[in-house]
Amino acid sequence: MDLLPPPDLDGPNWALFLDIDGTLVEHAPHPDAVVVDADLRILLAALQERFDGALALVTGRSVAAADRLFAPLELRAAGLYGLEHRLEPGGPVEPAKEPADIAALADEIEVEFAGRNVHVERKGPILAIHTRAAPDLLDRAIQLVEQALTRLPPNYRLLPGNAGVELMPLEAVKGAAIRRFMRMEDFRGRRPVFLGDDTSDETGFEAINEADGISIRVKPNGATLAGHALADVAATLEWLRRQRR
Ligand SMILES: O=P(O)(O)OC[C@H]1O[C@H](O[C@H]2O[C@H](CO)[C@@H](O)[C@H](O)[C@H]2O)[C@H](O)[C@@H](O)[C@@H]1O
Ligand SMILES: [Mg+2]
Repeated sequence: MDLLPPPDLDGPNWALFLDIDGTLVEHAPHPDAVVVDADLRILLAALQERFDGALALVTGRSVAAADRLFAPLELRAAGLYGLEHRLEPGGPVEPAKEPADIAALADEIEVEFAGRNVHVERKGPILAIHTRAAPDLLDRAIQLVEQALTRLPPNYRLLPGNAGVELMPLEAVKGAAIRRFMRMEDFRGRRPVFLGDDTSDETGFEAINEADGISIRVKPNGATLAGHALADVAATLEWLRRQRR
């Protein structure tokens, strides 16, 4: 079934949750190659004001990595799929616990892919293997991560993502992060809206649907729990600009 675009958000009583990569910014061959322009920073600052502060990034990146993208903004954020949080704009970041030492696994995987355009991103308790610049190596990356999983505590899982694969603790779940924000004073009583583009965003859509909110999948390419869709990053930014009023 083709999903319709989301309606415009009338009135102030909304809480906005935003994924970053593939939603607010186009994908790039390397995580550090993503470009954020001044217009996007201005848009996010305006949306934060428009929704009385009830806005948060909900991302697989660390909060520090999100901050680097959007500096000088320090938005409310759930980083590492909800393992770390900044609950107040400009406030301190609650760090993630590190349930396992994955440095040795990261070293081994890096050696295997040395010189082959695969990026191993170390994110504390999460390890991401990016094969966007070497798509033919995705299967091998998944194989290595499956093997690595057998050497980790049982609370680790594998998440196939957008041109890569990640190894992460089970409690790294975007839906839980959204529910946590929705219990905070600035968010409580509002209708939540979440925009995301990837499998890891599906638990976010679930949380939004439970709360009678608006769930929006960007660039849908298969089954999704989202109730609405936007074609791509450009359509997403255009829709967000309209909500600034
Ligand atoms: O939850 P998100 O905000 O969408 O973050 C998901 C992951 O995004 C980044 O990786 C992805 O984007 C990169 C830049 O476009 C791309 O090179 C890579 O192939 C994508 O997987 C980020 O590096 C990860 O840490 C996030 O988990
Ligand atoms: Mg994304």
